[in-house]
Amino acid sequence: MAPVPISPLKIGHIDDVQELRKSKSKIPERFLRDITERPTLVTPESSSSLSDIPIIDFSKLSKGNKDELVSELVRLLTACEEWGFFQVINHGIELSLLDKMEKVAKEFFMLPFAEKQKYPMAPGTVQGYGQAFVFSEDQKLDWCNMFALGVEPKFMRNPKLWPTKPENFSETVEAYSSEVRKLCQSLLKYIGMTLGLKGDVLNEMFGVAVQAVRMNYYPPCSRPDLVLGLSPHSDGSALTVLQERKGSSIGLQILKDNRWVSVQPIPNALVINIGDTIEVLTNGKYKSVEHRAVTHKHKDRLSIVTFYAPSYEIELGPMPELVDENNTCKFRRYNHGEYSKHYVTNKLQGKKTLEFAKIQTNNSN
Ligand SMILES: COC(=O)C(/C=C/C1=C(C)CCCC1(C)C)=C/O[C@H]1C=C(C)C(=O)O1
Ligand SMILES: O=C(O)CCC(=O)C(=O)O
Ligand SMILES: [Fe+2]
Repeated sequence: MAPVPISPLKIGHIDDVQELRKSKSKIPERFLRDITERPTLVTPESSSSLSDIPIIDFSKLSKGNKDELVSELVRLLTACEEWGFFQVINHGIELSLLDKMEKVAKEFFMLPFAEKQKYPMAPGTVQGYGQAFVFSEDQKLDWCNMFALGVEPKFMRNPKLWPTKPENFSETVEAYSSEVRKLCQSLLKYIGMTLGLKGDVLNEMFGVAVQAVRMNYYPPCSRPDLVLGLSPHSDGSALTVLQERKGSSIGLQILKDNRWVSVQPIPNALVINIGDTIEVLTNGKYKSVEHRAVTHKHKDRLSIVTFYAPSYEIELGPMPELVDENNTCKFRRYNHGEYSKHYVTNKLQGKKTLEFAKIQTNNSN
């Protein structure tokens, strides 16, 4: 067997949260958040903190008549400009495929710990089973087990990390990712239309897009008021597509007007969010919105998240069409591969990662 490379990172022991839950032991200190970071939870009394993010009917974009297309594009523009998050209904992906994806993801997390450990996420990397974005011993941990895989282009795949169990896992991820890829390409085309861009500029600019899938499993937690399921962050992708397993607890929260509000997923819909790349390309017209996940005392939660981003070779910056004297250039040009490296080598910390590309001005926000 090849020697395991020794990581220079000192990240300490990372407990597996499903195993912690099984052993009914006290929540380790590393999961307990400082008072300023603790979540606000949705209770029946505080349902006003539930947010109705915009709903986009994809069939009106793809198959609607001219009036339907125009009115849905206006809704899409508002969703991107004011929310950075929306839910897509009638997305055209077979519901049986979504169910299959949920099934294999849940079955993977339910495997014995020893089986899942055959696909370890090495410290400082983001693929495999474990906890990503941990870089030091004193960093707080998330109440989440992750399993992440690079999917496209094929060079992103590490075959040793694609599990043999459950049966059909790999072919399901393949089929699912191919459908989600088409949806992302269509959404990018319509987003381009909301920006008044001629032709399919965004897809053409992206080259062979990078695509990764991450399954996040949040077991119930005895003290959901003291831990976070996933630390606040914006996604480094262009678009992110999130599917939630039916019957999951509410968990996704977005930062809207400086308040954390919970997203109530619609069954069979997909939640889409704008990532850092679109914020840069649109010179901040469409912003990547900070989000996090919270846990539940009695219910578990599973989310399946696809990150869709430009090829690593692509140089990008604000599109000239979106820069003028009233909207001066907010980001420098950079290589997406470099941004990706920067993103995965820093802890999740709100929108801090995007500072990589920001042109600092006295009044920049
Ligand atoms: C919270 O965001 C992420 O975890 C994330 C990670 C994506 C990746 C994998 C799970 C495995 C393969 C590498 C890759 C970095 C794509 C977000 O993805 C974004 C961030 C950047 C940058 C990007 O290109 O996609
Ligand atoms: O599980 C969720 O709701 C959030 C997941 C997420 O934001 C991510 O994986 O980047
Ligand atoms: Fe995210």
